[in-house]
Amino acid sequence: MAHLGRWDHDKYGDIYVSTPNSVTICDPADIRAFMGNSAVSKADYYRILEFTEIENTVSFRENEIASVRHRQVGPYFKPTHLAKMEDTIMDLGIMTIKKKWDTLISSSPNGAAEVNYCNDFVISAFGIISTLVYGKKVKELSKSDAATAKWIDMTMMYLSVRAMFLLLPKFIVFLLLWPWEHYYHTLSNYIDEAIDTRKALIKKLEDENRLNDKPVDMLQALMEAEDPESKIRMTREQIHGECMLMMHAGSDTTSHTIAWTVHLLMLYPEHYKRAVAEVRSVFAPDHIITYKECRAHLPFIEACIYESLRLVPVTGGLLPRVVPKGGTMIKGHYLPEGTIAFVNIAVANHHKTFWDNPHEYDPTRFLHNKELQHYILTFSYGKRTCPGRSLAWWEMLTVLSNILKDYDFHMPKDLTHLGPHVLNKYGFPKTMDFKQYIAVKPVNSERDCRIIITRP
Ligand code: HEM
Repeated sequence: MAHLGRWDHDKYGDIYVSTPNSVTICDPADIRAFMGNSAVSKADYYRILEFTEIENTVSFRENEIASVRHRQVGPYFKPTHLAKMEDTIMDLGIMTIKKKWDTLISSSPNGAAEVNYCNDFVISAFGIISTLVYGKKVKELSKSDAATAKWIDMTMMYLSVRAMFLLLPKFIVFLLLWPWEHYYHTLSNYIDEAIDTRKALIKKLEDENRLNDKPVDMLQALMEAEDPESKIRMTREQIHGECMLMMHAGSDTTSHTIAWTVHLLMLYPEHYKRAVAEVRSVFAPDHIITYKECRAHLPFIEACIYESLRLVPVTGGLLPRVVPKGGTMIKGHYLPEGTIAFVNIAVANHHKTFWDNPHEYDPTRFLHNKELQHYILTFSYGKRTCPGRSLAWWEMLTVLSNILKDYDFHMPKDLTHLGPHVLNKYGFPKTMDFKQYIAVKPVNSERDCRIIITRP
């Protein structure tokens, strides 16, 4: 959520009062103990993620109700179900990127092309999730790749700005948001249409006794999702809300993690070389590496992603939770029931009691100790952990491993303010500046996320 005060830890320590009724907690051990308590609930701040004023998976404050939704949608996020959507994930993910990059290289006189990898990852991740959610490609919403990237950015911006001003009177919020309003409404209307079209299709298949031909995607999953315990299904409004949520929760988070990984590999050439050597030693050029193959053969590339999830957690704001009945003790301080505890993921992922050289990008730490993977808090922890993490991993691994295999990357010569020799205050390569709108993303992606690609 908010990233204000993210680094106050340096000044105030592992637990500090943020406002009269709230504290921020930063020690990973405290966070795991606190979030692991199933009575801890989400704070009212999450209302801002209710797109149509209807609660959804992320905004439920009560864990009991959230559990029903997790049981309804959970099975559809399992790798076994995702495997049925593999064609869409691969076509709109790595294949879309490869097609674009190969065309650019083959039409270039010197076999080199400059691309903006951040935009390309955003478009492909959005392409995947929107196709899974709408049941059809969404690219037609804008005329060019740059326009699609802008359109996605604008809808995210709408939500973040709306979030900041939600407590103001409605007409003021409307005035503040009108520049972004139509981006958001295009998306919302598109979802309404998609639900109607899908309902009509299912009716037709039913009439023709061909229900086996029904599509396998997120929209279908949400329409069919049923809690095995209560047998409750979602209403149309709830399905709409979940579709909006999936688009936002599952798009920028995944694409920006891949972008941060490429950026970090450019800043740490020794890790870049090792990742490239690993993938090229196992797979032939232009073989499309599947998710299963990535998991079986590419431990270093996997470690590179874990390390960027740790070092630059895309969701690294403060997650607001409510202290349950009876209160709780943290670091010898008693927090009474109802206190808001902001969970500081970014600081926990850098905490020196747990991570050696926390400010260094060092994927090898996960090769030496696999257990460490479970201590990264970027997908959250406890009952309300991210249900979309397997889908995210599917996209991140297949995109990253295939591009590292099939293209050589070179930083553009004019990108002199970033590079292995431009150091931050900790003595490690300085990363590009970032801002946080839902995900942590570059402030100046048009300038900083350019890269020259060639074929090896
Ligand atoms: C690298 C990619 C991703 C990261 C780092 C990430 C991270 C997170 C985090 C930290 C939360 C907890 C938020 C909070 O409590 O305030 C969360 C929740 C959630 N995420 Fe993800 N996520 C990613 C990808 C996805 C994808 C691909 C989807 C689905 C398409 C998804 C769907 C959700 C949903 C529905 C929740 C709400 C769970 C609940 O509150 O019970 N996420 N995610």
